[in-house]
Amino acid sequence: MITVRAPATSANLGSGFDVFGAALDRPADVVRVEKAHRTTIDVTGYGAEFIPEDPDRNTVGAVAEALDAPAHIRIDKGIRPSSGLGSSGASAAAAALALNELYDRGLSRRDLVPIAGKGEATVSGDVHLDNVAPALLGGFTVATDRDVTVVDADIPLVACLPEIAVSTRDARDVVPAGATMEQLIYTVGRAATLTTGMCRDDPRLVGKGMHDRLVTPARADLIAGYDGVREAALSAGATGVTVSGAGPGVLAACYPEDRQDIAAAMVDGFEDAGVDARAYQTEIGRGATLYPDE
Ligand SMILES: Nc1ncnc2c1ncn2[C@@H]1O[C@H](COP(=O)(O)OP(=O)(O)O)[C@@H](O)[C@H]1O
Ligand SMILES: N[C@@H](CCOP(=O)(O)O)C(=O)O
Repeated sequence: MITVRAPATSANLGSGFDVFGAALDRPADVVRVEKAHRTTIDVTGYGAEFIPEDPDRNTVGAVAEALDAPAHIRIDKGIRPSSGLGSSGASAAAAALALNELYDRGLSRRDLVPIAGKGEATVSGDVHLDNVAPALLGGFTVATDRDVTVVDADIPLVACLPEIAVSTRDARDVVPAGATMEQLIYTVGRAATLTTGMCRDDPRLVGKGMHDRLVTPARADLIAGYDGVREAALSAGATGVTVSGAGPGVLAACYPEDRQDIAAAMVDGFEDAGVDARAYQTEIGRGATLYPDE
């Protein structure tokens, strides 16, 4: 049996829609695989009741098919589905790494990114690699149509998850179809600022670069209490706040000494809007971990 732990990820980081992603130190999914004649899936853990075990509808099914690697796949969810924390992508990334090892396919982690992306596409409607790339490779990732660049950044983060669900497929429908030149210039400036901050391990620049006037405002409307939570996090010291992935998770960048206060302020902010929430005090972390022959 092969076991893989794949981390939660936060995609977009405001200014990098469908391109930027970051591996979070926690939470994570754990996937175990054993060879079988046909693929079967068992799901347990956080939000398991909302996740199909049919291989055609679970992100790991498409991965097993792409690798021609039928298996009994057990998924222990540490990442709630429809969270904006890359829950569906984490399972797909973990399955890709585990099945590659189980069947000795010899593919690199980079080779596995588009294969895990096929799993993501089954639930979100189209391929976006900004969750599976950091889940496999770790760090801050820039995923383009050509390749993936990785920066092993050291940035403290808070990911706050409210008890509401937003499906990535639905949240992609509210993304504006086009942008003005002014919006384009603004976004490029912020994205470059964020990337510079990641390369310098500078939470101030990362936070500044998380601001976005295009995709995030449309999605914020789907998250009850978002504006209050954002203000509360900034008042508690966050250097930047944005929607995590497609939401409803909210991501804050910060200095380490402010992380605890920001986490409490974000949970209180959701509570003020009548929404229960939990906050993960985390940081940019490593990619999926393989535990062979357990
Ligand atoms: N292995 C899986 N883990 C999580 N969600 C899955 C999985 N397989 C299929 N899904 C479905 O994908 C959807 C959640 O994915 P998505 O909307 O992209 O949110 P998230 O941000 O949590 O990845 C839910 O409808 C869920 O049932
Ligand atoms: N770029 C995608 C990322 C979706 O992330 P998720 O964690 O919500 O699945 C998008 O913004 O649609």
